[in-house]
Amino acid sequence: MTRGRRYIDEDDVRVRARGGSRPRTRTRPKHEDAVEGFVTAVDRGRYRCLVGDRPVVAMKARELGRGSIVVGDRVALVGDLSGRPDTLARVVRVEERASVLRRTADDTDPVERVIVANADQLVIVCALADPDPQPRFIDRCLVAAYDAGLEPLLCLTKADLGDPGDLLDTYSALHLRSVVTRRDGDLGPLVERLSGRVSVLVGSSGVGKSTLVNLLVPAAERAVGHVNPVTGRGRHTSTSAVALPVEGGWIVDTPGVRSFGLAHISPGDVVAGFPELDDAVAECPPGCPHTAGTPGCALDVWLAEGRLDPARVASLRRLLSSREGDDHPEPSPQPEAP
Ligand SMILES: Nc1nc2c(ncn2[C@@H]2O[C@H](COP(=O)(O)OP(=O)(O)OP(=O)(O)O)[C@@H](O)[C@H]2O)c(=O)[nH]1
Ligand SMILES: [Zn+2]
Repeated sequence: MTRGRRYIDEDDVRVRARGGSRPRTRTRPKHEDAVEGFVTAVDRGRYRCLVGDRPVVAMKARELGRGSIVVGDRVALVGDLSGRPDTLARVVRVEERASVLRRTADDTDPVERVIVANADQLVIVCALADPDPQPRFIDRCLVAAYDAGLEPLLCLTKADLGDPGDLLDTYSALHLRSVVTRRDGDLGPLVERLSGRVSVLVGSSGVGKSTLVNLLVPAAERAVGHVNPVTGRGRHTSTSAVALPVEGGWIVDTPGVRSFGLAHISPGDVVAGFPELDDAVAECPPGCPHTAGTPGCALDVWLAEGRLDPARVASLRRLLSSREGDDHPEPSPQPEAP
C-alpha cells in the first residue's frame, strides 16, 4: 500500500530541509506541523482529503497560487483537521506527482487539464456489446497510458452480451493484461488486479463503468445510466473524478472523461513501448512518422526481410495513427443498436 511510502517521503523532505545547504523557502517553517492527506475528490474549490482514516475537507491556501490540486494528489494540510462538519483545513503544499493523466480540451473545457495524479494503472473499460467495442478508443487510451507511465488493464464488460475473442486477438500482440466481467459474474480477477494500486477507470458512456464501481464499492452509489436506444450512449450523471477505496488501493472513477490529450506525444514516445523495434527505427530517416507507406521507413524494410513480428508492427502503427484526427472518440450514433 502506498500510504506508508507517503509518510516516508514527507520525512525525507524535512530531513533534507534541515540538514541540506539549500535555503528554505520563507513559508516552509510555518508548515512544519502540516500533515499528509490524500485527495479523494474535488468539488467547487473544496478538496476532500483523507488524513489517515479521517475525511477532512480543505481549501487551497492562497500561497499556492493557481497551481492545480487533483484527485490522487498527496498534499500537506494545516488548520482544522478534525474532519467535523463545517470545518475547513488548508492545503499548503502539493507533493511531487509520480504520474499525471491529462484529459483533452473539449467543448466543455477549453484547457487540457491534469485529471488524476499518482495513478499507476489505467483500467480501460470497454463493453463487448451495447455499445459496440471501439478499438480506436482503446488505442488512444493505451497511448495515453504508455505516455503517462500507467500500466494498462483492459476490462471487457457485458460478457453476457458478447464474446471477447476478437478483441483479445486484436490486442494479443500488445501483451495487454485483461479481465472479462459481467454484472452478475465473479469480479475476483478484477479485484485482484486493483488490489493495492491506484487505478483510473476510463470508458465511453454506457459501457458499465458505474455498474462496476457500485459492485466494487457499494457505498459509492454511482448513478447507473441507461444506454440511449437511439444514440447508443449512456447518460453521465456526474462529471468529476472521485477516488474510492478498494482492497488497500484506490479506483478513480472519471465520469465524463472520454479522451486524452495526445497532441504532445511524439512517434518516438509511442515506439518506446516497443523496445524490440529500436534497432529498426534507428535506421529510419530523421522525423520518420513510422506509419505504413512512409518512404524510407525502416520498419517496412525489416518487415520485408522477415526480421520483425508483423503483428507488433501493425499494433504500433495502429497506436501511432490513433493519435491523429478526431479527439473525441465518442461512439458515433448507432441506430442499429438494440
Ligand atoms: N447486459 C448487461 N448490461 C449491463 C452490464 N453492466 C451494466 N449494464 C447496463 O449498461 C447500462 C449502462 O451502465 P452504466 O454502469 O451506467 O454505464 P457507465 O459506463 O457508467 O455509463 P455513464 O454513466 O454514461 O458513464 C445500464 O443500463 C446497465 O444496467 C452487464 O454486465 N451486462
Ligand atoms: Zn520509420
